[in-house]
Amino acid sequence: MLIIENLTHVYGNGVRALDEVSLTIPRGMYGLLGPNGAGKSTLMRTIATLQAPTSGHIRFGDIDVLKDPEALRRVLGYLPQDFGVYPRVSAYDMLDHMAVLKGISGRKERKDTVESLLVQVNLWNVRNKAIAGFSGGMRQRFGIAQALIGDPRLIIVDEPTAGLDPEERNRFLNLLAEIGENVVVILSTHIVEDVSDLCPAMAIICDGRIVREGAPTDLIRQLEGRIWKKTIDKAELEDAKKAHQVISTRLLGGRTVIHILADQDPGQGFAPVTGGLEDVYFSTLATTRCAA
Ligand SMILES: Nc1ncnc2c1ncn2[C@@H]1O[C@H](COP(=O)(O)OP(=O)(O)OP(=O)(O)O)[C@@H](O)[C@H]1O
Repeated sequence: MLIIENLTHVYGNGVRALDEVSLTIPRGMYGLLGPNGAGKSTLMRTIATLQAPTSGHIRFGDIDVLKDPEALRRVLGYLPQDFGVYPRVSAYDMLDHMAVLKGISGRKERKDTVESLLVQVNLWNVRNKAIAGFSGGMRQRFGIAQALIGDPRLIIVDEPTAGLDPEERNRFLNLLAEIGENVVVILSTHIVEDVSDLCPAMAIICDGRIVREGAPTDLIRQLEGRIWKKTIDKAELEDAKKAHQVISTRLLGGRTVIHILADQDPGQGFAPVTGGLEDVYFSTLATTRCAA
């Protein structure tokens, strides 16, 4: 279990990227959902011991993460938002090199580790090709392979599906779900479906604060009877926004479908809808101070 208490991070320029964040993250897949600039990467990098917070505490099992970052690194697998450079070396050689860095010094053990990871992430057939030539999805699967070296007990993946096509996204998420059964996996994302498809527990972060937390099914249930839908012309949108708490708008066949949050039937042609996690997310952003 990962326990985060009152974590605050203020950057040198005065931006308060994390503001008293407290979270208890159990084993399994945990979704951290938030718009751009919410503080997700700052939180992920802080947990991964890549930057020290201004204040707060993080514990993982019996490890005091901020006091003993080395201990955390030994059990951590981290897939950053952006690797930056993609080398011209082969996937096999790169993984082998990273396994050395992770301390797997025995030749036989390393060979077994690297080979089984390449099979697990479905890159065995391209193991001798340069990573520089990989597609986005292949790079992300390589990223997961390197994060899994040494059987980590805490895995952090930062916005892993951005830019993947639907097939690669599915393949990647299925892989994560398989891994996520026995360890703590934190999936940071601004894509609602990534969380609704996979995570039994989640939090929404905005402006550096946790603004909602729980199981997606419970959060959806809390909205029961409060989400209403209507199809309007685009020209009517401004008036609708003035009259109602519009939480989402979507174009459909040239018209605009709006969802609003209302405790009672708003009439005017609105129909009740069964909310989804997207409604939870957008209503949370709309009713807290943060702007998506
Ligand atoms: N090194 C930095 N120096 C100053 N401000 C920073 C730095 N890194 C991030 N920030 C600011 O901190 C806030 C949180 O950024 P962060 O990257 O953690 O958000 P995020 O939720 O990961 O966003 P995105 O989805 O766009 O990656 C933003 O206002 C950002 O501009």
